[in-house]
Amino acid sequence: MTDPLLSIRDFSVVYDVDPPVAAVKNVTIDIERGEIVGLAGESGSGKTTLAYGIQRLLKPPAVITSGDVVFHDADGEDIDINSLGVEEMRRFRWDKISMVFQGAMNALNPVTTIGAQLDDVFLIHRPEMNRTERRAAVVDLLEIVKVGGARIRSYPHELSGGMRQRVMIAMALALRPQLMVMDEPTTALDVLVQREILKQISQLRHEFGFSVIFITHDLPLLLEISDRIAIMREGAIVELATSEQIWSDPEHEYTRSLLSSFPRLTGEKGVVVR
Ligand SMILES: Nc1ncnc2c1ncn2[C@@H]1O[C@H](COP(=O)(O)OP(=O)(O)OP(=O)(O)O)[C@@H](O)[C@H]1O
Repeated sequence: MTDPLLSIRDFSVVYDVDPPVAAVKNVTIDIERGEIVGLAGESGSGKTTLAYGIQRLLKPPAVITSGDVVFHDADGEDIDINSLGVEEMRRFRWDKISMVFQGAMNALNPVTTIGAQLDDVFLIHRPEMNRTERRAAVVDLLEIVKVGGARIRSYPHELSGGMRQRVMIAMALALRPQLMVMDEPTTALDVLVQREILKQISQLRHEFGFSVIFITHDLPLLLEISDRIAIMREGAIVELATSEQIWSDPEHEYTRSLLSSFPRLTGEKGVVVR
């Protein structure tokens, strides 16, 4: 049985430059509630444009030339993302969808404690919470992402890269979104730290039930963490299947060549337990 959170239909984006670039071409995909969908494909295949486009985060010269994006809210309402105004969209993005960017850990303010930065999220978006409630929520978040509540007064430079990235994940989790879009969230980290963070993202989505769109060049890593993988080429999804299928029985010639470009994939699968 399917229970889609996000239905993307015939979605296309063109960069209106000379000559125009058709960056995303007629993409149709449902993101199920609670699943991790990986977007794979070589540089320039349209992964980022698709992930940003469905949240209407693209700026000119990008033009959405076709498509519908419908968000099936947990409260039962269907929201047509294209019909939202700028202000509605901003609120929607914080409440329902959150993003973890590549190198996000460097986006923390160096002169403010991580506790204060997390507190700000609640201060701005949950004005009904008092100081005590906010503090409890911040400690809770730091525990959830395994940074630990005791770090509430730490400054970003006092934390490792992996810890800072966990703080960014805590920030993305703060308002309990239903969808998290992660764009190369662990690329800058060493492999062991990456693994731990991925394992945790996978566990958290079971615990909180959010869906994840995960973008990376790293196909082996995507195979470990994703339930399904969409292989993109020149703006189109050429294959969409479970990780197991992509790994053991890829259908498309391009998927096969992508897999063969990762020597790591000749060994055993990794350790992330989905
Ligand atoms: N601002 C822009 N103006 C013109 N063309 C653009 C712009 N941004 C992206 N493109 C083009 O759109 C296509 C898709 O790019 P996109 O960044 O979405 O791919 P990607 O798969 O995310 O690549 P990467 O993995 O390198 O981020 C590419 O051909 C790129 O050159």
